[in-house]
Amino acid sequence: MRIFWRAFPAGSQHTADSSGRCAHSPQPFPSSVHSPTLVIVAGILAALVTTVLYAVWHFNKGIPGLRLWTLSFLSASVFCAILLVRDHTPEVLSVVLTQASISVAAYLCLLASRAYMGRHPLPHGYVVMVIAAVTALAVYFTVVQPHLGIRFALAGSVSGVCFLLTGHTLARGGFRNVPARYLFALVAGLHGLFLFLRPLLFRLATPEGGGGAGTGMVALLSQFVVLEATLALVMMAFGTLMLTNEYITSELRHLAEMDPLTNVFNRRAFLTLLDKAISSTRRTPSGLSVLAMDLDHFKKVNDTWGHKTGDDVLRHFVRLATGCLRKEDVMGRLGGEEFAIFLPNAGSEGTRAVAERLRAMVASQPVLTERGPIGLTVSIGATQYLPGDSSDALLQRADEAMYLAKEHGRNRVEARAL
Ligand SMILES: Nc1nc2c(ncn2[C@@H]2O[C@H](COP(=O)(O)OP(=O)(O)OP(=O)(O)O)[C@@H](O)[C@H]2O)c(=O)[nH]1
Repeated sequence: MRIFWRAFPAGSQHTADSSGRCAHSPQPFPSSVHSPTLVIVAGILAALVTTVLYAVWHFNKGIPGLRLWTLSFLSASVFCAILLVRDHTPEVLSVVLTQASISVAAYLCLLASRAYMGRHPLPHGYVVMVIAAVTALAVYFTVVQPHLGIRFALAGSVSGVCFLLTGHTLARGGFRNVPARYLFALVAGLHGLFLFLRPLLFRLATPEGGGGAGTGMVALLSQFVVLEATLALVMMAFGTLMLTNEYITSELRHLAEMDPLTNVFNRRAFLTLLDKAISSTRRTPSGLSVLAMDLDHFKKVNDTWGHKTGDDVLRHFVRLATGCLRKEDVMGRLGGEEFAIFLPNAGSEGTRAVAERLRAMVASQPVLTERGPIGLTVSIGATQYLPGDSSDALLQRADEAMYLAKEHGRNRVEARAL
């Protein structure tokens, strides 16, 4: 039983009887079952990951959760360092430091995952109280009523809950759908589960009378537990770096594809998506329609109310337009006050209906500003994909229909080849 404790939390000076109670023992443990090398490796890895994450965070402070993950790995490095020097540390201090550092590391990991997923932080006061209470209990079962089994269960309790919740937080919801999220969730969840199963495994492997094959099992299990913790650390480090990398990549893609003012696709991204939609409709003919839209007399809005109000009007229009669309419809800003939408599988009647609904909605919902409402109308040209059309030809036909709407008095929908 003392082997079991040797590999783990502070308190290596204790041995235990078969009930899990322990008595003081000054003898050293056999080096074959001690795993300092793995702890050193884990500590070095944690310190290296902390340094790398700190450097990444320093240059990318906007990545949600990265600062907290950096602090979590720092706390894990401290935990490894305390484990390594615990034979030279007063036992109570060692228990307090290991319990607190691993709980804080796991809690920071949970907070980081919540920040990454855009969820509210937790009430820190309560969590600190829980960590303090569990640490006090660990001290109680070390000094007042020594009991290795309970101490061992306590050692993994807070961190076990935190890692399970981390897995749950990262696996939930469709937000930030990157593969690294699921890798991290799986590793954190399995590690959390293992922290709860650990005491049970040791209980099953502990020989009633001590010694024999059971002692060998405990020794093996001890080393496996350190190995598992090291692997979990490495996998979570990979997970954090992958999340960081994927976050930066998706931000860059967003910047390259989206119009910063209105947050719809910019011209280049819209044309790329339209090309893809055309290829797909060529393979499986299903109908593809395009609307070209241009705000009426927008120059007057700018001239009368100023450019900033003009920007608000553009955002207002996009909000109304996107509210009229289905999930598969795609909207882009082609430039200035010109926008376009392509609608897969809308059919000619459906396309006319969407265009008319959009026109009527814009005309009936003025932009509300501090200086009063500003009336707005839009001219819309609608067309449909014809065999052999390129994206340029399709857009040009929609544009021609839109100019026809302007010529016919604006605030109207005109169609060509629809
Ligand atoms: N506020 C703002 N104005 C923009 C932006 N991009 C283009 N514009 C303005 O949009 C106006 C476009 O004016 P015109 O092309 O003359 O068209 P219009 O006044 O809408 O007239 P019609 O299209 O014929 O109805 C110009 O005044 C541009 O400066 C932008 O990002 N923000």
